[in-house]
Amino acid sequence: RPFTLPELALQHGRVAIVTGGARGIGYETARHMASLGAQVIIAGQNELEGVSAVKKICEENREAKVEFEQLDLASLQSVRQFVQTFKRRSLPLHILVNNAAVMLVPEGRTEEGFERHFGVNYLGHFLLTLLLLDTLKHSGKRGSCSRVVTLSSSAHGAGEIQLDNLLNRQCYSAHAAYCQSKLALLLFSSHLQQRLDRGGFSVSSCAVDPGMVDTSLYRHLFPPARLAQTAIARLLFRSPTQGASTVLYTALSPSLEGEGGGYWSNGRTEMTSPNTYDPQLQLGLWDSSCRLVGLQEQHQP
Ligand SMILES: NC(=O)c1ccc[n+]([C@@H]2O[C@H](COP(=O)([O-])OP(=O)(O)OC[C@H]3O[C@@H](n4cnc5c(N)ncnc54)[C@H](O)[C@@H]3O)[C@@H](O)[C@H]2O)c1
Repeated sequence: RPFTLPELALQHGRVAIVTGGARGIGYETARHMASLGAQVIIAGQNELEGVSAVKKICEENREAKVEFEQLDLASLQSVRQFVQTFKRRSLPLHILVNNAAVMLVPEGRTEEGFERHFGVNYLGHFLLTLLLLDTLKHSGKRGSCSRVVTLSSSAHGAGEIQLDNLLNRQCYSAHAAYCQSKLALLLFSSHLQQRLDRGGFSVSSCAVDPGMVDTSLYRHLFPPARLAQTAIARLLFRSPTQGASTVLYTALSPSLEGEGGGYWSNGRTEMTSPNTYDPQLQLGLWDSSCRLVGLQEQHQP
């Protein structure tokens, strides 16, 4: 039975960024946050889709404070540009939802030459979060932490990360690449929380599995599987609104104050695959990621 989101308090004065908030789970997350009065920035690579999402939300709620800002996670340059534009506005940042993703896309590279799942789903969000971390730290307070919510998936369980072979370019498997990116996000989310704890910062980080949700994420399935998925999804998958409920809960619920580090699914914490708890793997991935995106020490908590 899908988790039912409890009624949440109004969010006036709070600022949220939702990557990939123009459709699917991200859209429902952005829409709900805006309905509670938060100022929401939908960050995405598709301007047409983003502007139309903003229009739809504003038609539904004239008071909504929602806008679109260009962010292509397949380009680290675009991530840096997005952060620069955001910081020029001197806004606080209370909630960052690392939601955007691609799944099962044909073999391809991001602007800097990374495999697309790894680059878009993981490395882009890694850089985005670390560049926004100082703003998140300044915006959080004791008893009201800023929150980073990162969308992972049960697919992380089939993921593998070999630190000495992170950018493996042989034998491309779209499935393995997606699972690897979702595992990387989980390792990142958990290690980030440990660093935030050590530094005593008022920011928390958790990961969410939204469950099987009927969205266009599945559009790259090969045609027969796509046909079957479409039929099954209507019966068994969650709606995007249901998919967004745990994301909203972890981002906004006061009952989770100070409870960072978990992996949330259907409104409660769950265990993850054994390798996600490996401190060496977490640290190794963190250090390698810093090198890959060219981050210096000062950006690390
Ligand atoms: N749908 C599911 O069954 C399911 C299951 C587990 C986890 N998830 C996770 O939930 C999250 C949301 O997925 P969804 O189902 O809503 O998918 P979706 O395809 O509907 O939405 C994905 C969003 O990511 C954006 N995006 C893609 N490439 C981008 C890029 N280069 N730069 C910026 N934005 C980009 C898209 O524009 C879109 O807005 C993803 O992280 C996904 O892995 C979904």
